[in-house]
Amino acid sequence: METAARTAPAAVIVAIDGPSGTGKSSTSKAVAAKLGLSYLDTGAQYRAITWWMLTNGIDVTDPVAIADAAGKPVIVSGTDPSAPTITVDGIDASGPIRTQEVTSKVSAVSAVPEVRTLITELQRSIAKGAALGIVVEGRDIGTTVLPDADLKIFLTASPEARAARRSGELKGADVSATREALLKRDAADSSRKTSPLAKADDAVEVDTSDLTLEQVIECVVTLVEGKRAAK
Ligand SMILES: Nc1ncnc2c1ncn2[C@@H]1O[C@H](COP(=O)(O)OP(=O)(O)OP(=O)(O)O)[C@@H](O)[C@H]1O
Ligand SMILES: Nc1ccn([C@H]2C[C@H](O)[C@@H](COP(=O)(O)O)O2)c(=O)n1
Repeated sequence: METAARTAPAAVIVAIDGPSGTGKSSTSKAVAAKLGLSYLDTGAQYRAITWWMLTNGIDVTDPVAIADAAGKPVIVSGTDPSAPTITVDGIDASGPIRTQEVTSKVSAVSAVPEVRTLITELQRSIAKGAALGIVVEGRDIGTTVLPDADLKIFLTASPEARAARRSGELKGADVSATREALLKRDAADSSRKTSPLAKADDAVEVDTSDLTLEQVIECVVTLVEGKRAAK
């Protein structure tokens, strides 16, 4: 008796962009895990190069010094959504990249064109190597890094919702100070000349302000499954 040949689902590339605290990481990781896809946190890569600059005495207020040093660190991202990793020159950087110092400097470092060129190349090569597909989250994935992605999502949420989420994470940090810090980083990321934070024309916008994380995940899973079925 003949059995029907099982074909693996076609690889699907998903770009998830949006401002800070809109739920990109939580959503992307969960969607990738549910659908058996790889996962890439591109913000972690910009944080990693920023951390390397800070620990190696590079003046992060000087774009020329940043550009000169940009090619030196070796950044490696692990793309398992259940245990994403990031190393710099072989050192686990997952903790240090989340410090307040890195958070306050990452917009300046990531605005330097030479940094963006190198990190964008790295991101494209990781996406190309993902056999079953990948969920890539960041600020310019749909517009610049992967303009041919199968699905582009742009997550938004009110500054109040985002600040409340982040303050909860930071164990009771002042909500209004957190809100101001988020808005400052968004303004810097949106106004830089090279590849700013922006919604791609063909992205689906999802306002997560009044949705639970589970609702956002379900919404994106449904959209990805629709794209997969159509391939
Ligand atoms: N829809 C939601 N409802 C409530 N909380 C949420 C929702 N989505 C995400 N969160 C929570 O908000 C916080 C920020 O989420 P997350 O880190 O995924 O955002 P992000 O967009 O990746 O932020 P950043 O760009 O700064 O890394 C997390 O604590 C997460 O659990
Ligand atoms: N594709 C990307 C991803 C991130 N950045 C920069 C701008 C962010 O403020 C910073 C940290 O990102 P987060 O960890 O908060 O997601 O990295 C970027 O320029 N492009």
